[in-house]
Amino acid sequence: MKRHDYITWEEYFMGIALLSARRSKDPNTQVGACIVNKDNIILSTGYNGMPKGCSDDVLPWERDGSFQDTKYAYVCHAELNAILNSDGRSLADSILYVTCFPCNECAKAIIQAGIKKVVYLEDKYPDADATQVSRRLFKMADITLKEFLNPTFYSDLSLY
Ligand SMILES: O=c1[nH]c(=O)n([C@H]2C[C@H](O)[C@@H](COP(=O)(O)O)O2)cc1CO
Ligand SMILES: [Zn+2]
Repeated sequence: MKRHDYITWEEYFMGIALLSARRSKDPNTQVGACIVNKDNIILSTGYNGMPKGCSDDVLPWERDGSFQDTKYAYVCHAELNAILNSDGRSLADSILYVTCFPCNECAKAIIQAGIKKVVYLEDKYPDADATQVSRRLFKMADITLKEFLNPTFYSDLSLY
């Protein structure tokens, strides 16, 4: 008889997003993303990091200071990296699994890539302007938003 305690597709893909986040060098927030098509085939993964060829030993990881001296000026977000890492595959009608609620810049890229559903784990900055704008854009673009509700499942993969 087959086993019944296998993980669901959602647990599997969010698990891959969490594992991807473990690659991040960001000392404060590690974000991972996994893009999947309607047939449950993984199209791409990503995590937040400095652009290719731009040393993450040289660029700053600070949160505070003048813009040029903070990570915000340089870091590529996990969602954008996952979109750009898809190597020409169509992301139309795909699902994005991401460990953190997307910012407005990623929301624009998600919409333009044709992603139709976003499953997120943590809404870390719910009151931030970027989050409010994202929610507005996702609603207008008819993108389904779903909070992943069983993070304790990943106690051994936890980022927090
Ligand atoms: O959706 C996201 N995706 C993503 O990759 N990030 C990255 C950018 C930064 O490296 C880090 C956020 O850093 P902090 O929480 O210290 O402000 O997470 C941040 C967000 C949301 O803000
Ligand atoms: Zn973003």
